[in-house]
Amino acid sequence: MQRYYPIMISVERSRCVVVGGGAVGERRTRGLLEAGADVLLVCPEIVSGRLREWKEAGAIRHLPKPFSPDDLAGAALVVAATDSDDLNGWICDEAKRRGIPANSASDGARGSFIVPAVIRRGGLLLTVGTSGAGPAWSARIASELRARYGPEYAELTRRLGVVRRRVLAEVAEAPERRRLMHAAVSDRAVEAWLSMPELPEGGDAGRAAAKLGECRRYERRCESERCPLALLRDSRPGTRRLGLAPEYETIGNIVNCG
Ligand SMILES: C[C@@]1(CC(=O)O)c2cc3[nH]c(cc4nc(cc5[nH]c(cc(n2)[C@H]1CCC(=O)O)[C@@](C)(CC(=O)O)[C@@H]5CCC(=O)O)C(CC(=O)O)=C4CCC(=O)O)c(CCC(=O)O)c3CC(=O)O
Ligand SMILES: NC(=O)C1=CN([C@@H]2O[C@H](COP(=O)(O)OP(=O)(O)OC[C@H]3O[C@@H](n4cnc5c(N)ncnc54)[C@H](O)[C@@H]3O)[C@@H](O)[C@H]2O)C=CC1
Repeated sequence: MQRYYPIMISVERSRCVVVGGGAVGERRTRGLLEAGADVLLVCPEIVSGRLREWKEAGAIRHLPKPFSPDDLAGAALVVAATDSDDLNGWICDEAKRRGIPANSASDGARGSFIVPAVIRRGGLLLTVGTSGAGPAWSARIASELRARYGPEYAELTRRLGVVRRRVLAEVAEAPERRRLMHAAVSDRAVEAWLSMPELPEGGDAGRAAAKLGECRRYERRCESERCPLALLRDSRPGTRRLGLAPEYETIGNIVNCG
């Protein structure tokens, strides 16, 4: 069995060529659109109704003709999803010769990458692959993950990103940041992030000036809405610092808020 190395590739605003307009071409196009790609569909006939809708809505562009290697100009990535195994293989060879990553829907090993089953929850991406052994097995395991990690994980992931940006900006020592971020994903903290109202974004630009105000906001939130991020009293009189509230984990010396 082929061995693979998983990566998450950015295709935002990049030209991605999908060859073949059937059910598989539709699935690949959907995934690419979700990642912000500029999709060029190449096929004499669009079979999928959804692909026709996307074309009519201007979400994708379509070249209504058989594939030719010229279609790869400027492509960041290509998917070969025609109903001909040989043609898909040739498309992959032509792409690889030009240094363009290629996927064959009919023979994974002919391309340079295969496509996993994906659960997208905002920034959280869960992906499942079997190295080609059994895509239906990937799909089944993905459906179990879909039930376990519901839509709320999108917002939760965004909030943890906000917390992490603040911690990166405001906590000087790496071991302390690491400890804090592990505490911030404990069961209890996760439950609290989910049940909280909006978490304010902390900016590092102008942070020094805004720090006092932001910290005051947190203090209010912590008291009334049980945000795990808390202002902790410092041993020095009149000083406070940002950390996780004691019931989550007390972390000292994180930031002085004056
Ligand atoms: C190698 C790979 C290459 C690639 O496409 O990148 C590949 C190849 C092939 N698939 C085939 C068939 C099916 N593929 C699916 C479904 C999915 N296939 C996907 C990926 C991959 N498929 C790559 C391996 C990834 C891995 O290891 O998991 C998923 C995960 C992602 C996606 O496509 O978006 C998506 C599930 C997404 C979801 O539901 O969440 C189903 C299920 C169904 O249709 O109900 C069937 C029918 C059942 C069956 O055959 O198992 C055939 C035979 C075609 C024929 O019979 O002619 C080939 C060719 C071959 O294996 O030779
Ligand atoms: N990877 C996967 O998950 C799966 C892969 N497959 C494989 O994917 C292939 C495609 O499946 P479907 O989407 O159902 O196919 P389909 O038969 O619905 O569509 C084929 C498309 O290829 C286009 N096409 C044919 N010759 C072309 C050419 N010379 N240039 C450009 N486009 C051309 C057709 O116009 C059509 O739009 C299947 O043959 C099968 O081998 C099938 C199921 C799942």
